[in-house]
Amino acid sequence: RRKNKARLPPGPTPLPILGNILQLNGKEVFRSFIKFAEKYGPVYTIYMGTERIVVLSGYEAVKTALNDNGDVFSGRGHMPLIEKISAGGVVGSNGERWKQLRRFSLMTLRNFGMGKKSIEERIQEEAHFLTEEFRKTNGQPVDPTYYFSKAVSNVISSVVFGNRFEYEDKDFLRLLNLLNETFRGFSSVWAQVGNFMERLPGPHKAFFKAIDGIQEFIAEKVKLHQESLDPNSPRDFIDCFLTSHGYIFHMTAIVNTTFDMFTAGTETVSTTLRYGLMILLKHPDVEERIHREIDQIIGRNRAPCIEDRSRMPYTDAVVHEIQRFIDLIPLGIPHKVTQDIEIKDYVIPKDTTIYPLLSSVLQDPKLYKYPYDFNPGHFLDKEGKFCRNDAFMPFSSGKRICVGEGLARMELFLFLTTILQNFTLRSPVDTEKLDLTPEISGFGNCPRPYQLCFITH
Ligand code: HEM
Repeated sequence: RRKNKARLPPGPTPLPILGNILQLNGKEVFRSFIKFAEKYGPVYTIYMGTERIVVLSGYEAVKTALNDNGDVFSGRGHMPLIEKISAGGVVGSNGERWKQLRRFSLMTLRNFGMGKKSIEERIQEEAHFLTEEFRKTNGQPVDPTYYFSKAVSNVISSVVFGNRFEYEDKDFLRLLNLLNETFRGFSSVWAQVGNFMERLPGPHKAFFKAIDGIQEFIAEKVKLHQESLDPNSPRDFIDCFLTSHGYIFHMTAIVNTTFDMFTAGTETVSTTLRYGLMILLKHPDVEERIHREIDQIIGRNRAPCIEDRSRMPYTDAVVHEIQRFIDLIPLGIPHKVTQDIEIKDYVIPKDTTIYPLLSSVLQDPKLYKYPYDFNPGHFLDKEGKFCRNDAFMPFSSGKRICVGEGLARMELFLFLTTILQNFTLRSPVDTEKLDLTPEISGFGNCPRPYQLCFITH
């Protein structure tokens, strides 16, 4: 043991019980992590309380771990909030349970809609409803937050519950409030120092209540599905779960995996869209070029479809650059190593929690020319063709890569192009005043509140 300890990656000296927590800037935790990397190198050790964590910083370190040693780094690390909310679901599970739930979730998302309505059609339908809502605003300034949450969570609702909700539905609005509360709770610094939090008073109490509320909502839906289930004709994700066999597919797993899809799939995409439009307000030249590409490739007479993406390199590059620039989940979700492993002359002992700092990959100066600027050119070659970048990891990488990546990318492209096919964006305030730095930056980066006008063209 002593020999292994001697070969742990270096790091700041921890205090007893508190570890290095006092050295973290509560407002922007990932910046503190990046500072540590400047001092201790791309692989270093810190202590959150008494828990040892190995942090991976920069493309090279994250790729070596998550891609080149994928199996060993595929464990889900200790994160008190995840344990509270996804004990038996896909995000928080390990070992055989995780493998089965992940395979199930990917397959159901991929196959869903075969013979029925495809996921693409569901998104197109929702994008249509969304533009109708925006049209009703008559060019007056609105905060887009709830418009996007409603539309995006309706896509997931339609997959997991089999139906979308009307935008005024009271149950739906309650669910959305709870989801928003959850993401904000996740984004606060409480999420990082959560080891002690359940026992302390503080803002996280509302957060735990919100989680219980969502779980009750889903449990109720599962009950209704059970009562009307036809095993020969599954209608949605929940039905597929109910008709799956094996010890893994029990009630808690259904509720928690459905919960995972909802929480992981709603605020992520809707926050990206909300942040994305704010960026476009600040960069009208970029919006103008997307309008031109839409006019050229799609026109005004039909809905955008996913096939258009490969013929619209500029728009595709903008969507990528929005995701890179906003850096939605800067710290990634904790992993753990499933066995002792040697990396860069260090030994990381089995079960150590790993933080793959996605932020440090998305802003790696070795792979992006202007890491801190918004510049769609990061994903375009000299001829204006789309070019991929291996350091594009907003969905993480390796065996735990986001289950909803395909769905999320489809949604971002279809919602954005449908909105810009119908409207020009205007800011009611001087765009100099729009501040693109996040309002909250912890687990997630949340944009500052803003308003915009949707002008019909
Ligand atoms: C812009 C949108 C999204 C972003 C940026 C995003 C990002 C991420 C990230 C960084 C992870 C952690 C991967 C890791 O452990 O290393 C993750 C996991 C996950 N995401 Fe997403 N996500 C998005 C949308 C979605 C959607 C739409 C769904 C639902 C269908 C979803 C479902 C999941 C699930 C189930 C996991 C856990 C995977 C596992 O533990 O094996 N995500 N996502």
